[in-house]
Order: sequence, then structure tokens, then C-alpha cells
Amino acid sequence: MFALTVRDRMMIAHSLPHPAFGPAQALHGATYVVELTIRRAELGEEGIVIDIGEATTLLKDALADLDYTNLDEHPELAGTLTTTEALAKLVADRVADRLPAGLYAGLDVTLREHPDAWATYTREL
Ligand SMILES: Nc1nc2c(c(=O)[nH]1)N=C([C@H](O)[C@H](O)COP(=O)(O)OP(=O)(O)OP(=O)(O)O)CN2
Repeated sequence: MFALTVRDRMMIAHSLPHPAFGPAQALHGATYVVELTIRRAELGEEGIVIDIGEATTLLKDALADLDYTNLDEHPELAGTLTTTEALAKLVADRVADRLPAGLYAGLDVTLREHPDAWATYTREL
């Protein structure tokens, strides 16, 4: 299995209104490093999993309406606890929706809250 990874960042504000989150129930900010890995069993005729530029654009587009926003006000996220895990799934689903069918084995999206904590969502395709 081959894999190609690209990385981007997004800055957001959000609150996590559940008692499990203590002070993070209040509005606070986060800067995530976001990694997208696309997996493919065999390389294409160009000898690549996916063009790096194309993968970078896919990731950037998936983050575009989230970056520099208050997620509490995002219509698609109403009623969602926007945890690192949930955001990783959201980004993965958005990228998966734009990949051609039948070409790729799967993808992983990792959001790093800080160097010592991250969450990953894995999706087979
Ligand atoms: N599994 C997850 N745990 C936590 C998430 C998350 O997205 N997934 N998010 C947060 C908060 O948004 C914030 O990032 C950290 O808040 P904090 O109160 O500092 O929480 P910590 O767990 O880091 O520290 P405590 O010792 O619990 O205060 C929190 N958790």
C-alpha cells in the first residue's frame, strides 16, 4: 500500500457544551495542524498516489469555510460537538466526496491540537 500525505493548518474558535469538557465548554480557540493521507494499492501510470498539488488543494478546500471562523456559528455544525475527532471526520468526508470512485483505497485525516495530542479519522474508500 502506498500513501501520500499533505499538511495544512486552520484556526478556529468553538465551545464544547458538555460537562466532560470543563473550561472548554466556554468559547476558546484552537490552531490545528491538519494532515491528509491518501492511500492507494498501486501507483498510477505517473508513478504517484495523487499529485501533491491536487491533494493540497483538496485539503485546503475542505478547510476553507472552517478556517478563521467560529464553528459555533457554522450552519453545518449546529448541534455537533466540534471535537478534534468530529472535525477529523468532517474533513475526511469532504475530501472523500471529491475523490474519483474506485481509484483509492482509503484516506486518513489527522488533526493535531498541539504536538502531544491529535485525533485521526480513517475512512476506507
Ligand atoms: N478527545 C478529546 N478531548 C478533548 C478535546 C477534543 O477535541 N477531543 N478538546 C478539548 C478542548 O477543546 C481543549 O482543546 C482543551 O481543553 P482543556 O480543558 O485544556 O482539556 P485537557 O483535556 O487538555 O485538560 P484538562 O486537564 O481536562 O483540563 C479537551 N479535550
